Parts: sequence; C-alpha cells; structure tokens
Amino acid sequence: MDTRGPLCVGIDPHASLLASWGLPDDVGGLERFARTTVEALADRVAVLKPQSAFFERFGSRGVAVLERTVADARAAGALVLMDAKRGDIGSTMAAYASAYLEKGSPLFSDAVTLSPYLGFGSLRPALDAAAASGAGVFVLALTSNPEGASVQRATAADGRSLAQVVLDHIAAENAGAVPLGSVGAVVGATLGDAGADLNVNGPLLAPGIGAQGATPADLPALFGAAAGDVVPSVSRGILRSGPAAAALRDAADRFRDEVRAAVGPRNEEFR
Ligand SMILES: O=C(O)c1cc(=O)[nH]c(=O)n1[C@@H]1O[C@H](COP(=O)(O)O)[C@@H](O)[C@H]1O
Repeated sequence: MDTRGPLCVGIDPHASLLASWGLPDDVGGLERFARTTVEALADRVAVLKPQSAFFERFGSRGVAVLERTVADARAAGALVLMDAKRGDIGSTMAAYASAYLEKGSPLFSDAVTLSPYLGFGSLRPALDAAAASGAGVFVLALTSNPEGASVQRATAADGRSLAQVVLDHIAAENAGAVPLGSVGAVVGATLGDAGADLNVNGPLLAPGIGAQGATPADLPALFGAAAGDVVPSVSRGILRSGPAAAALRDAADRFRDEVRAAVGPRNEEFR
C-alpha cells in the first residue's frame, strides 16, 4: 500500500458484468474477464481480491481459472486476497488453511477472508498456517450488509458486542507487531458509525465502496485515527468501467486518489 496506494480491487465476475463486457456467461467468458482484469490492474493496485463464489459457479473449470488468476496476479506484483469467507470447526479449518495458506497449494494466496462466527478459536489452524507462510487473514468483524448487525452487534455475556469480541481477539493476535500484524479485520465502509474500538494493530479491509453506496469520503469519519490502516475495497464500482484496460486503470486510479485525498498518510502516532 505504501508503494502502490491504498486500494483493493475485487474481481467479482457477476453474470451481469460478463454481459456488459460482451462476454458469454460461461467459463470462457469468466476466463477472459479475469485475465483482462489482472492484465489491466495487477501491476498497479496493491491488492486484488478474487471472489471465489463467482469462479465456483462454473465448477472445477471455474476453480482452474481462479488458480490461474491468483498466480498471474501475484506474478505481476499484486497481493492476492482470496475472498472465500471460510469458517468451520478447527479440524476442517485446517484443511481450508492448507488450501489457501500453505505454500505450494494451487490456491495459495497472500491472505484469505475468514468468518469467526464458529468461535474465534476455531480459526487457529488458519492463523498458524498464515504465520508459517508469511501470509495473512482478514476476519469478518462488522460486515457491510445491513443484515450483519443482527448478529455482529448482539451483546456477548460480558457486555461487549460480538464484533468487539472479534476485534479484541484480532488485536491480541497482532500485539507488538510492527508496523502492523497480519491478522486483518473486515469493517464495511457502509456502516456510518463503527460503534466499536477498531484499534487492532492490523489492516482494516473496508468493502462497500461503490456499488453498495459508500465513498472514500466516508472513511475518515468511520475509521478515525485508524483510517491510515484501511484497505478500501471496490469491485463493481471499478469493474463496470471495463472491458477496456485503460478505463479499468483510470477507474482504479481515481478511487486510489480519492482515498489518498480523504485519508491522508498513515498515522504512526495512532499506534
Ligand atoms: O469480505 C469481503 O470482501 C466482504 C465483506 C463485507 O462485509 N462486505 C462485502 O461486500 N464483501 C465482499 O466485497 C465485495 C463487494 O463488491 P462490490 O459491492 O461490487 O464492491 C463482494 O465480493 C463481497 O462479497
């Protein structure tokens, strides 16, 4: 992010986007879409976030496209955050960890999104695998969708919100790490008010900018002193500019510049 600027671009090949790019809704269209996005953006944006669901939709051939997408994006210098939102009992979590976070696995990524709602401790195999590989994870804390609040803002036995429990676990994982730990939190840019302590000493992925209505200008009020640690994420808001590579690049540059203008430099004092 220091080198390339604060932006994550999601690779979300919705059927409607394939259509608007003039591509068929099949694995060939998926392959062209992903390749075009990677060729346009992987040498300039900090993070690319393929949304696994849109690849899984096409079965094993879609997953093969996902493998190539990850490899090509990493080869071009982008960090790849696999958006798979995995969460399961610990013994199954170990298999997910080996799929996404073990070097040499076909889907090895720089980080993966995880759901902590089977209990934060169930994520341990993924936290350990990430640490062993020099990779990271992003744990859902406060999601961008309106339904999330009914679970995430519920009150735990000790009076904290469930989201705060998750955020406190993340902060404990990252304690003492400089400049930031490798356990990130997902906090939707759409929330308006976090109502939680976001000081987790890790990166804060903020999806919801663009199609879900949030803008870079919303980030300072939501994140306060943590705004410099935010990785804002945009999928449809940029992908809709395609398929021309120049238009995709312009859209990404525009979002990156808007984020920079809104957020300013990273606040080292904050931590
Ligand atoms: O983990 C995520 O990336 C995520 C978390 C969240 O709280 N909200 C959210 O929208 N996302 C993902 O971010 C992307 C948002 O896409 P756009 O709304 O098109 O920018 C989708 O792939 C979502 O699955």
